[in-house]
Amino acid sequence: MATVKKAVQLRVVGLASLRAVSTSTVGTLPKRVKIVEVGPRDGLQNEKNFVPTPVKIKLIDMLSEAGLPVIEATSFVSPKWVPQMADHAEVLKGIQTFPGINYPVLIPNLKGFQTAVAAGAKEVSVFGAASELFTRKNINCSIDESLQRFDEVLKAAQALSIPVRGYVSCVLGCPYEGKISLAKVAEVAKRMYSMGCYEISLGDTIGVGTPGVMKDMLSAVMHEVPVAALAVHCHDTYGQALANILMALQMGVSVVDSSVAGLGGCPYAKGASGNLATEDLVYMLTGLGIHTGVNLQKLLEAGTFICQALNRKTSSKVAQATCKL
Ligand SMILES: CC(C)(COP(=O)([O-])OP(=O)([O-])OC[C@H]1O[C@@H](n2cnc3c(N)ncnc32)[C@H](O)[C@@H]1OP(=O)([O-])[O-])[C@@H](O)C(=O)NCCC(=O)NCCSC(=O)C[C@@](C)(O)CC(=O)[O-]
Repeated sequence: MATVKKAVQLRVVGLASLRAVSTSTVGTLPKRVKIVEVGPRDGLQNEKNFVPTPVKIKLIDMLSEAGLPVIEATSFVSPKWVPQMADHAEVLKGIQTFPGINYPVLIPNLKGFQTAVAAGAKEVSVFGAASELFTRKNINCSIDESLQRFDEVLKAAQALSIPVRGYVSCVLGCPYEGKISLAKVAEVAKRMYSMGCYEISLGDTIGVGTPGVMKDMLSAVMHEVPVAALAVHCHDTYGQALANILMALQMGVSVVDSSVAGLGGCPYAKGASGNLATEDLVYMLTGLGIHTGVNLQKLLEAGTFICQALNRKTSSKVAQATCKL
């Protein structure tokens, strides 16, 4: 084990020396990017076989060791709808919490909020969408009803000084409605921001977007929500995630969601692959001279751990490349 670890370490160091750090041709970029690691939730929620709770806990602890500043730990949704997340309270109670790292959890309504807080959650995320049909399939209500539920959550959270993040799914396309109007994306984002979500994560849930569409969508949303409060959440179904993220960075976005080993997909977006692999994101950002605070070596080890536990190949190109070198 130690020899394998050392060999991978050497490969990563080798790669670092090959990497040219240059930002001269890609325009203005943020100096720092906050990575929101969603693997333990978005990555695992779609797994058919139940992932043992100790595996989930160890994955989160390894991601903390790797220096990820935000790790979405689990979700407090109905176990009938997403059985994989039924051990949410055990996961939250079992993880080591590192100073300076936030461990938000996903919640759909006040019931989820109350259960999450009782289990020790210090931050939550509500999740809406710019598509009526997706909202119906995902959380069984209309967009308006979902926003009313979130408003209740925000009021309860504000009373307890608990920060709330907001997701807007289907910003570049919907598995049920196809094209989504940019005005609708901007409207939902604005309403969630106005009710008190401190950050709005814009989700390309099925990974269909390309950089030009990302640019148009962000331009529309940035009229309503300050760019400092925006994040992007790009699934990599069509291999466009890195290009879309680069576009978002050039437009001033400095918060990016990603999933270790590229795990995941939404149970209500059939066929969608996982988020961009965090390893690949860290590699690109480091190459651009952008600070993330993440230790790529330790991140690769977390990716190897979860892929072995799931008996699955990593979707991270960086992890694949470092294994071949
Ligand atoms: C929202 C509901 C609950 C509505 O589900 P419903 O069936 O309409 O709810 P209900 O209010 O009629 O309640 C039905 C039962 O669920 C219970 N219930 C009610 N709320 C909760 C709760 N919070 N936790 C646990 N249990 C709950 C409630 O107590 C009741 O229990 P029963 O009386 O039948 O025993 C359901 O649709 C649900 O849980 N959906 C979750 C779907 C989900 O997790 N999707 C994946 C995450 S979204 C995503 O991945 C996209 C994202 C965020 O990553 C961004 C992107 O990629 O774009």
